[in-house]
Amino acid sequence: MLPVIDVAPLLGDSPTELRAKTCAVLHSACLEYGFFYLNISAFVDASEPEGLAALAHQFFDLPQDEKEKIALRNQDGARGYARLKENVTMGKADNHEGIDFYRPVENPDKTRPLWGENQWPAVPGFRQKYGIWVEKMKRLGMIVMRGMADGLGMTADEWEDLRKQIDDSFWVMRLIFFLLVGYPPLPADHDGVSCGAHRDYGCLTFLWTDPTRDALQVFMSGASPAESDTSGLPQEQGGEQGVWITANPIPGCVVCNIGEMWDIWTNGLYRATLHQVVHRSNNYRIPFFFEPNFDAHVRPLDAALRIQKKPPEKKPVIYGEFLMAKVGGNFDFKKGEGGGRY
Ligand SMILES: O=C(O)CCC(=O)C(=O)O
Ligand SMILES: [Fe+2]
Repeated sequence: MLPVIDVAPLLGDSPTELRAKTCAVLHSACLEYGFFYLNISAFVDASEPEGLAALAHQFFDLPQDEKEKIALRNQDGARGYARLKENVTMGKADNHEGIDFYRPVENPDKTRPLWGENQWPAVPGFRQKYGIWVEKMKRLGMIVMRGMADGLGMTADEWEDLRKQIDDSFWVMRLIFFLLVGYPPLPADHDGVSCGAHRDYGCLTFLWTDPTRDALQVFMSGASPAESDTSGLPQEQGGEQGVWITANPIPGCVVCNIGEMWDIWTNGLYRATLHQVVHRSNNYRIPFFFEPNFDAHVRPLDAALRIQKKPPEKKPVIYGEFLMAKVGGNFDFKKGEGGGRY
């Protein structure tokens, strides 16, 4: 079971003992799992994301030609609506629909990768409510990043330098609707995996889902089956030993995981963890990706090097260049690992 961390002590500015404890727990969760539950009850009311799912339901319920009005192809291929089975993973059509939104850009140009405009459903209240969610998730991103900085023992100046790399996040919000019609129950092998094993690219992912269980699986490398709830899941990823554990939704919590930028910042101390999603039943999922600024120069942090007592090994990247290399050349960007999936 992944750790559950309450965000409440991080919300105030004062350096209390409880805050320090929370930062230490964040640090060990990132060292050990790269994944944790974040209880955000003190930050947002549970009715808010439930309202988002209801709006999503209104949109996905519309006739297909209505939904196609905001199709990916109208824009830069990344922003907008992907219809059912538009994507293919491991030779099987994905059984989900979705809408992707990215940070708006200055001088949008839909012929440039990722540089188009967001396309909002015409469902009343949709844009406003999701807009509020984006703002809240951006604030949450800064709050958690600040806590992680403290957990790493960063100085005020070091935090300031990191803050400047993330204060204009090139965020992404994805809305996923899995529809399970006429699918057989999932056999205990890889069949049915709807979003193949991958690591997230950026900084922090905050995943809200409806209460549907047994969808998200997280790979614990090195874990022996006795240590984990394996629920009959496949036990190998590539040649690496480990187990897939299931991260079921917990009321009041989002699932939070770190992306590959943290791998670079911490010089490999924190590792972005493999995860995948499996079809089980109809399901709304809203991952929010809190990412570095597009022009952020991401390089190993002194605080991490102090802990490791070793020189920097990870190659610095400009976040936007890294992102373009991953998704820019491939607008069918949800094809599993190596396929340019976000
Ligand atoms: O829906 C989920 O559980 C996670 C989706 C995901 O991993 C992703 O979009 O990167
Ligand atoms: Fe992911």
